[in-house]
Amino acid sequence: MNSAIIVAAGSGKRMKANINKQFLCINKKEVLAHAIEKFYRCDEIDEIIVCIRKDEENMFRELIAEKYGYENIKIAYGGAERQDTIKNGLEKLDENSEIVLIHDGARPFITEEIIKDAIEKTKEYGATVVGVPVKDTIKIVKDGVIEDTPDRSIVWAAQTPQSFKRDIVEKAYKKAYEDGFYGTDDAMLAEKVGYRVHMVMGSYDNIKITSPEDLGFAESIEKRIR
Ligand SMILES: Nc1ccn([C@@H]2O[C@H](COP(=O)(O)OP(=O)(O)OP(=O)(O)O)[C@@H](O)[C@H]2O)c(=O)n1
Ligand SMILES: C[C@](O)(CO)[C@H](O)COP(=O)(O)O
Repeated sequence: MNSAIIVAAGSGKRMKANINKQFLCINKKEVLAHAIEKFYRCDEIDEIIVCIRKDEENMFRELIAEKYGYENIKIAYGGAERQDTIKNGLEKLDENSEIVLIHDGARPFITEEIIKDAIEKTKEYGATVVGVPVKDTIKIVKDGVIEDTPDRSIVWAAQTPQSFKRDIVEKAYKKAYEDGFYGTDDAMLAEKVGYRVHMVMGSYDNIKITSPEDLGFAESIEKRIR
């Protein structure tokens, strides 16, 4: 059984909007609805858990779940950090869940093809991250001064979904909480306990809606791919 945990319990501070960014629209459809749709339609996904803020549960049910007819979606509540939210989502997994895909609700343009590729490679390797090779030259900067320029040919930008065999993600999360470790993505937790995490080719369209200008980019991506 394959489960998707879609996290949408952030506060969207960088978006500076008067509602949580997941409920903002990209060409008349909410960011979160775009994201959920891709997993809901995928015949290889058996369970969807959406993590939302408790005070946004009614808004989620009315504006997303009921409006688009997404049935059998489980809800988990958000935590203080993204990682805490995912911990709550993991606790809701079905007992038969074997592969767990963790996806940002703020990434509306994941595709069914990439989801299926991630599932296949996770079955083979145990832990995978969707991402893309960076196009810019990356600088390591301290106090405004470049300290290093990593070899671009080995630098990738991590996206989501980040997918794991269930025992791997559960062990990685358990260890992170024992150590008081917080990572900026899920793979870091698995890397820290020694798992080899494989990259899966993502898409440059799979952007995260983070700041106001992203909405404009998103509208043009949506028009191009719809
Ligand atoms: N406590 C949190 C923090 C983040 N997220 C989710 O993690 C994803 C990536 O996080 P980010 O883009 O940083 O979202 P926010 O934390 O909402 O944004 P900001 O940092 O600007 O407040 C988003 O789908 C967000 O809803 C979450 O579920 N719970
Ligand atoms: C998980 C992630 O989307 C991979 O790029 C990213 O690390 C989330 O980071 P944020 O600080 O919550 O934006």
